[in-house]
Amino acid sequence: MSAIYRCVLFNRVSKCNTSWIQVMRFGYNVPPPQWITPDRILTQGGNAAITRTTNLSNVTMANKSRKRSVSCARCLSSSAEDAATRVKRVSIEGNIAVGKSTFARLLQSACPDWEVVAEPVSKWQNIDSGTVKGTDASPQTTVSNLLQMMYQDPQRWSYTFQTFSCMSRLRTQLQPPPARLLRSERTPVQVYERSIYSDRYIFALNMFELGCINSTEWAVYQDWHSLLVEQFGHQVELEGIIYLRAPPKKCMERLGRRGRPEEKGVKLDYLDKLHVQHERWLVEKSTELHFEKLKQIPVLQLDASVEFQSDPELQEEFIQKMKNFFAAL
Ligand SMILES: Nc1ncnc2c1ncn2[C@@H]1O[C@H](COP(=O)(O)OP(=O)(O)OP(=O)(O)O)[C@@H](O)[C@H]1O
Ligand SMILES: Nc1nc(=O)c2ncn([C@H]3C[C@H](O)[C@@H](CO)O3)c2[nH]1
Repeated sequence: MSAIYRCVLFNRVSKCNTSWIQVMRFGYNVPPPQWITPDRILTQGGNAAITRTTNLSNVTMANKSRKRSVSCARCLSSSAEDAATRVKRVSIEGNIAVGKSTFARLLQSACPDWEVVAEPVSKWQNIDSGTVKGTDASPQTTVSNLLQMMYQDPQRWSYTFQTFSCMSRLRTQLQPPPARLLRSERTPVQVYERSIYSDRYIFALNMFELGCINSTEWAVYQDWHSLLVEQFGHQVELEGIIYLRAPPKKCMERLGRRGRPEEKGVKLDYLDKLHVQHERWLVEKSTELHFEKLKQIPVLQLDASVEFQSDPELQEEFIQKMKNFFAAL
């Protein structure tokens, strides 16, 4: 089946009335919708997209889209180039409970025109797994907590967990940046809490080494992970990584203090192993990576063992380090 493309004009986002266009491709084996600006349509296979649009019965709509996208593309000045390509993306990496969300909140309040993209933990805790008949014959929705299932029976659920965590991370991070970010005079920055890379090179790898993912599952995981990165990697490409580093004992303390019910059974030994994976990937650089660009990404290490929450001076110091890091990217 040939892919059919449709352009949908979305929101005016920049001063020169650049419109974001969602290109939706319908058919088999085609990637999900992408958000791109009109000039990218015109320069990156956009002609094909527009030509194919005429396959739709609603030719009028297609023509309108075309006229508007062409005129928008013309009005783009070089300074207001494709806003999406101007976005700098960094991920915050680090052990469980090291303080990534806390640090991300600090960044968000210090730099309101940055966007923090949180880890989709609540999605892992609430998977709608269908409807069953209730006792009074009324349908009831059942919800699975995959995070809990993974911690309770890692042998059984780790592979399933890694498929869902990776997919949900990618889906969340592929969301178009908010308009306020694109309107910003300064370079728009998106800060991801973890990435599709830590999914593979920290957690999935660790589960494989622990024997919770068997060699067949590991081969399958790596196969589709590489495909996803090849297909979508450029849309979530990282310019930098911030590594929040703390001794596993400190993370254990914080994990206990936070008291997330699913993590009740987490042992220090597990955090030790995750710490080693982080060190191999981000400090020693001895993890075997499969993506050239990933090998080149600069890493900023921050000492997350310090208690910065009630110390404005320390907070300022952290933020300044972040800003300097960004400026150099
Ligand atoms: N620098 C810090 N000093 C003291 N306590 C901290 C610090 N950073 C985080 N905490 C506390 O540690 C706990 C875990 O922090 P947080 O939820 O930010 O970790 P996280 O790295 O995002 O966790 P996860 O790996 O589960 O996503 C929270 O109770 C938080 O208040
Ligand atoms: N197995 C596994 N794979 C992942 O990719 C992954 N990412 C996060 N987590 C766990 C850590 C926290 O408990 C909780 C929130 O970060 O979820 C993961 N666990």
